[in-house]
Amino acid sequence: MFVKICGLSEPEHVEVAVEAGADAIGLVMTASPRRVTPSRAAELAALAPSHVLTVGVFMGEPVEEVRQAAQAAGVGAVQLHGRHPHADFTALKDLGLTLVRAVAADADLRTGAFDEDLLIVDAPRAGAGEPWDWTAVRGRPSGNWLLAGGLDPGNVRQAIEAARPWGVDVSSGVEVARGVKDSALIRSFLRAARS
Ligand SMILES: O=C(O)c1ccccc1N[C@@H]1O[C@H](COP(=O)(O)O)[C@@H](O)[C@H]1O
Repeated sequence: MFVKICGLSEPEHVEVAVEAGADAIGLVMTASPRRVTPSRAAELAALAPSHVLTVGVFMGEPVEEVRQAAQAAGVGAVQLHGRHPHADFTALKDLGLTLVRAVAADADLRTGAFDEDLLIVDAPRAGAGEPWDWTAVRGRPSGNWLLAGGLDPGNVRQAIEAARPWGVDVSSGVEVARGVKDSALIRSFLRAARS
């Protein structure tokens, strides 16, 4: 089970996520209480070993802005969240980074349909910690895809059984307050997702 811990903004939490076995960490560079600047994202990304994918998360920014921020941060992947057109993914191909398309369940759920490498199927409201009907996507996405939206250490097993994803992605469910991550919750989430 591939696990991405998203919305990290403190070095301590990057270290905990890595040590607990996260496959990817997300650094939010769009409007959010979890937002980090490209230079802060670069500091955090530098703490992750090469086997951990560092993902810059964007939503609605013009592609040139995404390109500059991703390069300044030195991330290994770009996540375009929401209704980005296919052309945005095409325009970023030459960066040579892993491209991640994050959408709600009413979108095209074929991984690679927009030339992305990885698909995330999320709740309608991104990063809000709202559980949704995970059974609705079971068997629908093709290829490698992550389930997101309202996951936490207490429900991630049930969500995996409901949707059968290749991986999971969490932000709010490992926080003690909006935008404030918690080391114990990060560890519990990873344990539960892999149990
Ligand atoms: O985390 C955010 O604040 C965020 C903002 C804008 C776009 C995406 C964002 N995060 C993504 O939301 C899901 C996790 O949501 P949840 O909080 O666990 O319900 C994940 O894909 C994040 O990358």
